[in-house]
Amino acid sequence: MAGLPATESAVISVPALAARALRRELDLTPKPGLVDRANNGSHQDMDHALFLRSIAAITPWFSVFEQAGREHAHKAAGVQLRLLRPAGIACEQAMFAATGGVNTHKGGIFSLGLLCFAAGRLQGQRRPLQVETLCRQVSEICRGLVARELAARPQAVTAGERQFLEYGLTGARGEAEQGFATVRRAVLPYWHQEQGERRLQHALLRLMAANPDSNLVSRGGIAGLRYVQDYAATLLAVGWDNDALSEMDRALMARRLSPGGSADLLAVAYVLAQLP
Ligand SMILES: CC(C)(COP(=O)(O)OP(=O)(O)OC[C@H]1O[C@@H](n2cnc3c(N)ncnc32)[C@H](O[C@H]2O[C@H](COP(=O)(O)OP(=O)(O)OP(=O)(O)O)[C@@H](O)[C@H]2O)[C@@H]1O)[C@@H](O)C(=O)NCCC(=O)NCCS
Ligand SMILES: Nc1ncnc2[nH]cnc12
Repeated sequence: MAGLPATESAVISVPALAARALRRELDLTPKPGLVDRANNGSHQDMDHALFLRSIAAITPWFSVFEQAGREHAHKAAGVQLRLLRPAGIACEQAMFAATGGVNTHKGGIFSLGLLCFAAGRLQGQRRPLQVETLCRQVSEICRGLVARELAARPQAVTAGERQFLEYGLTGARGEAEQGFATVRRAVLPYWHQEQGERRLQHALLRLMAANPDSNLVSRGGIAGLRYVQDYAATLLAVGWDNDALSEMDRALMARRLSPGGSADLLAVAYVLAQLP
């Protein structure tokens, strides 16, 4: 912080920011197609209380990921994901235990977990914590991930794997391997255009307009993805308010469309926006 001696400057905790980001994303209302304080969006198996339990189960793991990044900071970037994955899978299991097997934050764990791990790696290397250095770190840790896990896999198991085979979409893996390029290009430059809740709603609209969200494709095909992208782009062009967002919420619920991937990237954007 400006003016404070280095020893007293606020130490930014990415794990704390990640936990706060999940809660801010959940509570943002109205939020088209997604669980919020008003309704469950396009979900039959999720509600606000379930997401709170999921966040409580996941939060302790963010510090574990950061600590792992510090511990392995001097090993090559290419081995980091193998070192991180067991903890990531254990965190997913904690989420499933808390939600009775419902997938609330699998993508959020992956994306925010990588940010926490990368922050620990920067600490271990005594390098500054900045948007640029952190996202480059994530990209280096995930280098080759799409080729190894999507292009090299003949049969598909998950939504993300199916969509790569069908449409070449790379989902959460591709976004991480590109150092959260969608967030850095489509959201962060516009972060301060709005204030308060509108800031996060604006960011979510920009993400829905730009992000090839694998959730939308798995629920509504490419047509479903295009519908949401075009709808969000139109609101950004003509202007929007809470009534317009509530109308979009009804439209997505009627089509069972849920931009869960964009919800995760909104949490990523919130974390990155707090960094220099
Ligand atoms: C690498 C993994 C993410 C592999 O998972 P998968 O093969 O499934 O990959 P994706 O489909 O690409 O992504 C999985 C989740 O990531 C979110 N997501 C989707 N698109 C994007 C995108 N373009 N950028 C970033 N993130 C994206 C999304 O997660 C959210 O939605 C889920 C809730 O929605 P819902 O529709 O309800 O989901 P389902 O229950 O599946 O459908 P229904 O049955 O309800 O219809 C929720 O997960 C949100 O977070 C995608 O779902 C990763 O899983 C992996 O390998 N994990 C192992 C652990 C690990 O490696 N950790 C390392 C760091 S700790
Ligand atoms: N608020 C939300 N509703 C539905 N899916 C989500 N994935 C992440 N956040 C979500």
